[in-house]
Amino acid sequence: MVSFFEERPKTMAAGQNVMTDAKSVLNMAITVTVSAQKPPAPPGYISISRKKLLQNLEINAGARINAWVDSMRASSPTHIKSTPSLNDDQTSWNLNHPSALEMFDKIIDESKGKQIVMFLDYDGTLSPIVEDPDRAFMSKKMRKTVRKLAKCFPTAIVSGRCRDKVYKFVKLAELYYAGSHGMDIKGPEKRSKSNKDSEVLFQPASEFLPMIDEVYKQLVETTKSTPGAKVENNKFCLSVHFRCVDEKKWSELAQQVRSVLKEYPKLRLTQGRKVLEIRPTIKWDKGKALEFLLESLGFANCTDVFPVYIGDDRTDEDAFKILRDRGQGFGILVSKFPKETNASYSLQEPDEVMDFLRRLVEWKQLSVRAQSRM
Ligand SMILES: O=P(O)(O)OC[C@H]1O[C@H](O[C@H]2O[C@H](CO)[C@@H](O)[C@H](O)[C@H]2O)[C@H](O)[C@@H](O)[C@@H]1O
Repeated sequence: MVSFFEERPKTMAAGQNVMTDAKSVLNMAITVTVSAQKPPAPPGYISISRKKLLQNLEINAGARINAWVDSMRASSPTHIKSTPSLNDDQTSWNLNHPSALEMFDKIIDESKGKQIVMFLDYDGTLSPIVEDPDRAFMSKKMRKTVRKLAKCFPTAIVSGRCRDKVYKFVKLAELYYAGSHGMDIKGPEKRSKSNKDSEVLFQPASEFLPMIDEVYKQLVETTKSTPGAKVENNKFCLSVHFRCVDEKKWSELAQQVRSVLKEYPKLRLTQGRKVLEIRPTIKWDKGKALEFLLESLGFANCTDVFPVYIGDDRTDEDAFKILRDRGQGFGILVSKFPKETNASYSLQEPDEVMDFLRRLVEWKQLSVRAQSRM
């Protein structure tokens, strides 16, 4: 006899085995208890045969894969573009999320008397999205701009990539870096006469390292039959890229990923731009990293801080939401298409991000000069 719960029961009788499905992108957790004896099903529980249960699980797994693939399609810009209702809403979206460049003066007014702190996502924000994740280089002009920005305001890079990799792209030692979706935070390099040193500030998912390595190897092996699939090890999390996978093969890839993940209920799956992101189920994300960094910078309970977070991806929404909830600063979404977002403003692409950052630098330099003349 088998009891089939929608949710994990609060208590479990001795002698029962528990099979827990990994929480998916759609948050459909299924827990099944299998008991040794065959007592009648308690009131409120559905009693079904083991065969029926396995069939149900297969149907659920199938439904879940379909849901993953629908979500993979929905997150692809070409599909967003061709959604008529979203096209119709472009104008109202622009009204609700105006261009940060057009609203520059208003933004500066709002920040008056407050310390601006800058948080920048990397891929799609500082560098254009390209097919090969290893070639997502940042332009020299952008690097120069970010270097100047960091001289004016405390600046952090918050990325889904592992910290070392994003540092290799950005190459600026004076910044804070939060890699692996904020699970690996390090401060700027301090230069002494004899050496360069910087402190790792926080790594909340260290215990997951062996598991992540194990899953990385399994994913590489399992997905190698899908042309174009690429698994990236981001130290505390993993990315399975499907940008170069034929859309007809997305379902196959989703099944391969699921077949690995179902053995690891402590890992969860989220989605980015043509990428499935696998990370620990700990309550830590880019939003928490932003709060941690503000605290480390001494702005824990300050009302005179003005954090600005610029990002293009779903994972940046956690940071946008924190800023909205705190009622401090704001988020800027980098997107050409209307998207549901907690950001207040928008910019269309990395070039516009660079223009916005340059204007911030110019404004700061002018105000410093003006103050020194007083
Ligand atoms: O938080 P981010 O800095 O935006 O990192 C998120 C993921 O970005 C990278 O993937 C994305 O950019 C690639 C290069 O342009 C592109 O090929 C891919 O389709 C995008 O999803 C990075 O490779 C991932 O590891 C990050 O998690």
